[in-house]
Amino acid sequence: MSTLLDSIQPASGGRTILDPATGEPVGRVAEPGVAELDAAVAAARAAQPGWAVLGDARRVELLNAAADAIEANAEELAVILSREQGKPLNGPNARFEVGGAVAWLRATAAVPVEPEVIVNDDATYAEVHHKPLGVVGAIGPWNWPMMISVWQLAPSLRMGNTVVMKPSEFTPLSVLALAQVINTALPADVLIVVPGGRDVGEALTAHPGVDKLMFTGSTATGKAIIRSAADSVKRVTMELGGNDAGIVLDDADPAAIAEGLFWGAFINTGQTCAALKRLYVPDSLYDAVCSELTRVAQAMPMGVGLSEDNVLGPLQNKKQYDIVASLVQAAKDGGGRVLVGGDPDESTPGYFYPTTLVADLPNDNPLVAQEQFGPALPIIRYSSLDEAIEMANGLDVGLGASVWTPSPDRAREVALRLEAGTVWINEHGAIDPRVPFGGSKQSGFGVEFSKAGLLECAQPVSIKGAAGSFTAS
Ligand SMILES: NC(=O)C1=CN([C@@H]2O[C@H](COP(=O)(O)OP(=O)(O)OC[C@H]3O[C@@H](n4cnc5c(N)ncnc54)[C@H](O)[C@@H]3O)[C@@H](O)[C@H]2O)C=CC1
Ligand SMILES: O=C(O)/C=C/C=C(\O)C(=O)O
Repeated sequence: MSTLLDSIQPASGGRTILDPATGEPVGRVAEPGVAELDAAVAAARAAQPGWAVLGDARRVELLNAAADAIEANAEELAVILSREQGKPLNGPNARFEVGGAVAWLRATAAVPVEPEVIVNDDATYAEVHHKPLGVVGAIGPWNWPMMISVWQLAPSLRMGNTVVMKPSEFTPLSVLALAQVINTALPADVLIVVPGGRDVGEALTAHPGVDKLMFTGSTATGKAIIRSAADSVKRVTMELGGNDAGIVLDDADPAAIAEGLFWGAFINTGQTCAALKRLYVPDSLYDAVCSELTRVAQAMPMGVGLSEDNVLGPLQNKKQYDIVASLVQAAKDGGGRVLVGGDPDESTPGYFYPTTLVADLPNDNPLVAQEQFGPALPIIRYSSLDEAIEMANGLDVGLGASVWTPSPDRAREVALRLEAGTVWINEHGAIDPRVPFGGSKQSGFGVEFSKAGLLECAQPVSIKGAAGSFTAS
């Protein structure tokens, strides 16, 4: 039994978390309520001035020390994550996610955030300082629980805030274990995790002791959180759902792009907000792209996460399994041609839904128009590039998108016509801590990563004097 897992479980009682691949127990989680949340916010508020006064250089050292601590416990963390979330250890999955948590902490620590200085021709001078906001409330999802926790806590802490985090009720052990390790490097109460349900989440969003909210999850929940935050004008960063389109241009090489397309869509078994969820292919390449993608999909093993052979896992929970199954059924009912998958084996344990590719769907089929968040990719035919761009832009969400072509000029031209926060070229979902990441339209607002992401966790304070009265020291 994992010692880290032991250390985060209550001495007795609690809710048992089951492995989505096997149905076996992974561990137990305490379920604090609103009273414990209040205590956590009070403790984080009390710790905040001391954390801020340490100064940026010391906070950078401690974030790097937290990254080292994760690295030293990486395999144990990956096993907890794999068993609770379902994602395999191997491939771009559990070990990759733990590695991402380390990389994002280090990258966040490395961003320069000195005060900005503005010197004007009329002898006026100003400085812009970035002060902590106070306590950040972070609410996360179940798909990338460790990575997304770091996306929320690292910029918040770097800018001198303390953090109260409520993980998804589906994956609390992963976040508690990660925080337990990170906290070995941090002062007490700088990062507090309160596992709990929606009631705890709602209380966090309405809490008068919380200054800013960071949320990653569904658009519907994001809207509820924005409404709740409005009462006290809390700052909010919203990373919400998407339904990312990819457009293959007619000069692409289907064999060369097939593996990139596959992982763009099926990373984490499709349970990724910025995964490729609709693929638009020109008539001239349609059959070749369908057959190359089918070839790659058939070669990717799916199964229990702790087996090193597997690179795809189950859906994380029954609700998500049912969503994917009903959308694939709608695709079949709507005349879709299933190229591979689409027929789950209900006799095996676990929420396994096979890797599924569906061709010949109209653009308004539910599998195309709704976020499937699972291993089912619709491939839609187009006859003109204008038509493809219109279909890609036709939804009210716009997180990511991608363009697949060997021509950089054509790629840029199409990318600039797409409505999305990030447009990838010849890859999809390859996030980078140095590049701002955020949604357009109902995929959210605010950005994460890079200096732009750090500044979302700070209050800019401009100091400006009358001409000649305030100058550089
Ligand atoms: N953008 C992304 O990365 C993710 C998107 N999703 C999408 O969301 C759908 C539903 O998944 P869920 O886990 O149910 O996501 P959700 O958005 O309902 O839950 C995410 C988090 O918000 C909390 N929460 C729920 N209602 C709340 C409220 N009113 N106030 C404060 N906190 C609240 C939950 O406890 C959880 O921690 C999926 O089918 C998928 O389409 C799910 C996970 C991640
Ligand atoms: O590709 C990754 O490393 C992780 C991506 C996670 C998301 O885009 C997400 O689901 O928020």
